[in-house]
Parts: sequence; C-alpha cells; structure tokens
Amino acid sequence: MRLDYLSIFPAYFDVLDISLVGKAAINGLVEIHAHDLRDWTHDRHRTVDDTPCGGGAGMVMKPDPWGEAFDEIIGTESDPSVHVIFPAPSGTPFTQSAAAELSSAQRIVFCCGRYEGIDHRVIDYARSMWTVHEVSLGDYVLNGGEVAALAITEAVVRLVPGFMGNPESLAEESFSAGQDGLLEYPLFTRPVSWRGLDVPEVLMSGHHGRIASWRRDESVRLTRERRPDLTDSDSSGIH
Ligand SMILES: Nc1cc(-c2ccc3ccn(Cc4ccc(CN5CCCCC5)cc4)c3c2)n[nH]1
Repeated sequence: MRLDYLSIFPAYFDVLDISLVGKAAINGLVEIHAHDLRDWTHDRHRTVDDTPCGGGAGMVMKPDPWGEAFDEIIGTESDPSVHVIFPAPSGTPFTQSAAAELSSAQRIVFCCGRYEGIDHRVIDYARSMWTVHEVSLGDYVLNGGEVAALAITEAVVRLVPGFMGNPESLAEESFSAGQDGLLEYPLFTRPVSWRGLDVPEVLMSGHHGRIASWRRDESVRLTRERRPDLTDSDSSGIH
C-alpha cells in the first residue's frame, strides 16, 4: 500500500517513521510519501491561499497548486483504484467499516487542507479522476486535515493483512463486527490487588463460561451508558 500526504506542513508525517506504521513501512507493507504543497507554487511567496469568492472570514486554498501536485504525484489518467481522502468538518463521519474497506486499497492520497478549506473545484476534479472520500473525524473543528490524516492512517494500516502481530485481537475490538457492534469490556492485568483496587474475581476464576458472560454483560452495560446510538443497530444484538 502506497500512502501519499499533500500538506503545507509535511513534517506532521515524520512521526509515521517511528510509530506502528513505521514498522509496516520497514517491512514493505506500506510506503509513505509526504509532500509540501508549496513545491507546486511559482511565486516568490509560495502562495497557496486567497480570499473567498462571495466574501466571508478567513482564506481558501487555491486550486492551482493542488492540480499540479496531483499531476505529478498521481498522474493525469483516471484511475478509480486510487483513493483520495479530503478530511473536512463537513465530511462523512469516518468509521471502522470505512477503515476496513480502505485497508485493501493499493493507493491512498491524503489531501490536508488548512485555512478555511480547499477550493471545491479541487474535490470536483479529483472525483472526476479517482475515488474520493470527504471524511470527518468527529463533530469538532481542527485547524487542518493533518491530524485527521494521521488518525485515519493508523486506523487503516493496522487492518492491513500481515501488519498486526496478533490479528485475533482485531476481532475483539470495539466497533468491529466480531464484538456485535458493542463497546469492549474493561481490561485488567497483574497485580491482582493495586492501591486497594482488585481485579474482578470472576476473571481469576478460570471459568471461561462465566468470564465470557461477565465480559458480555460489561460490554452491554458500557454501550447502553455511553453509546445508546449503538444499541439500536441490528449488529449490536441488544435493543
Ligand atoms: N473532523 C474534522 C475535520 C476537520 C478539518 C479538516 C480539514 C481542514 C482544513 C481546514 N480546516 C479548518 C477549518 C476551520 C473552520 C471551518 C468552518 N468554516 C465555517 C465557515 C465557512 C468556512 C469554514 C472549516 C475548516 C480543517 C478542519 N476538523 N474537524
């Protein structure tokens, strides 16, 4: 899988060389390329923004640098197998199933906007050429797309076959199908007693049936408490 990042702050992606994703890059599962959008400007100030047509606060990213960067990084041929991701507050909420779908992509290009966003014609052009995803991380506003791109990268790459040492652990995670769409149960390890707090006895009983039942009950309780929106979904198994 090749991952490209277009940003005016490409150094944001240096962190990928030291993290989990870095290991995938080393064993050849993932190829990371970060690019400075200003490399595709031609004026002395390397300008990437301008005032919004129709007025309004802030600045908008000009389309020209993006188009030239696309030509060089992706090419001028249409190819639906290339996934181009534009993080945006107005995007579709990013989910574990979207991460799972993207984990089989051969090529993902992250377009990280800044200011108030990117000229919409950039997105329209990209849609005419590749498979575009405008995604939101959640209902809060970041200063740009870089942090979202890092989060999406981590969610996707950890699902790439061969990346995770123990793929079974993926099945038991929150939001994964294997967990019936429930939040995961609380985790404990040694010492059994810590600052007056003890591991629940059932987990030390060695009784696998009771342990599974306790874990399920805890997942149902937590999901009802924190994510009532998940309790109505068919996959949750609780109503
Ligand atoms: N989930 C999530 C993703 C992002 C995200 C992703 C990408 C960019 C690129 C720029 N920003 C900053 C920003 C600030 C304010 C607005 C709203 N503003 C309202 C009035 C009309 C103009 C736009 C939009 C963008 C970004 C923010 N934040 N949160």
